[in-house]
Amino acid sequence: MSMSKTPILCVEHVGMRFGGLTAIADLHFDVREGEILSLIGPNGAGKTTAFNIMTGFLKPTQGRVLFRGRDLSKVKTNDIARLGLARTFQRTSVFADDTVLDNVLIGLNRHGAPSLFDRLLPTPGARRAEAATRARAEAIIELVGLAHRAGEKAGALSYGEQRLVGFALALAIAPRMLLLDEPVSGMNASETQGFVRLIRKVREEGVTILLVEHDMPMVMEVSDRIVCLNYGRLIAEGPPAAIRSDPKVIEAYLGKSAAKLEQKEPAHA
Ligand SMILES: Nc1ncnc2c1ncn2[C@@H]1O[C@H](COP(=O)(O)OP(=O)(O)OP(=O)(O)O)[C@@H](O)[C@H]1O
Repeated sequence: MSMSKTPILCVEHVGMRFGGLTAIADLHFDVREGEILSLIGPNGAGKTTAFNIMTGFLKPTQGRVLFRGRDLSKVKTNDIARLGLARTFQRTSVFADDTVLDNVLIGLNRHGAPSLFDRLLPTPGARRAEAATRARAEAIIELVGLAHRAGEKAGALSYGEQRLVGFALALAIAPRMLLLDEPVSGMNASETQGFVRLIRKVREEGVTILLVEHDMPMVMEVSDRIVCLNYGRLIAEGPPAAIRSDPKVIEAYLGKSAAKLEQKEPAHA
């Protein structure tokens, strides 16, 4: 696989304090265009805080995050999606009473919404645009593997399937980069396997992926690179093999989930 060295997102000496507590200190690394990078670390290491800063949701108290050269703390929330940065949520964020198809249509229409005029007086052009939007929604649903569920209310789906709808909503903005918050938590083994294949497919389309995830076998399998945090600091950065055997990483996880980290068998084919 050819991966560019060009950074798409640069975390530049980021620090985050909450009152007297330092949640993140001098965090500095790049995410390269087209890679799958995972952020790991024991509970309380600062992953969620870092994730929220990298999505522009939180403004750091030190340093900055550049996405495609733009300082995220200076970009309005709505414009962040327009720049091509999408995120998913740990808790599902689907519209339970709408069908899977309608959920994705809502997602598509939120960005590049038809004008009021188009909706009141649909011209042939507007009708064609609507058909194209529908075709895109169907393609996204197909991609995430929910074509057979497209007509069902999202609330009737299993938890794992609802998370796929959330993923489809993130894809609807045609992102250049996706940040995934514990994407496989609550998924069963076969759903997790399916999800690994899915994010690889999305990456093949050129989308850069960053995930925060606790499922170590999944992280080790899917990541090109891993950044490990402990007590808000970066303690190791590198490919899975190097991270797995890094003494600092092993020590950080000791007494927490060292067993999980050392689990050797590839859980996902
Ligand atoms: N809004 C906040 N106000 C005060 N302290 C916070 C806030 N958010 C996070 N913290 C603290 O910052 C530290 C890092 O928390 P964070 O949630 O980022 O870690 P994490 O690695 O995501 O943990 P977990 O794996 O348990 O989700 C913790 O000590 C936490 O209590």
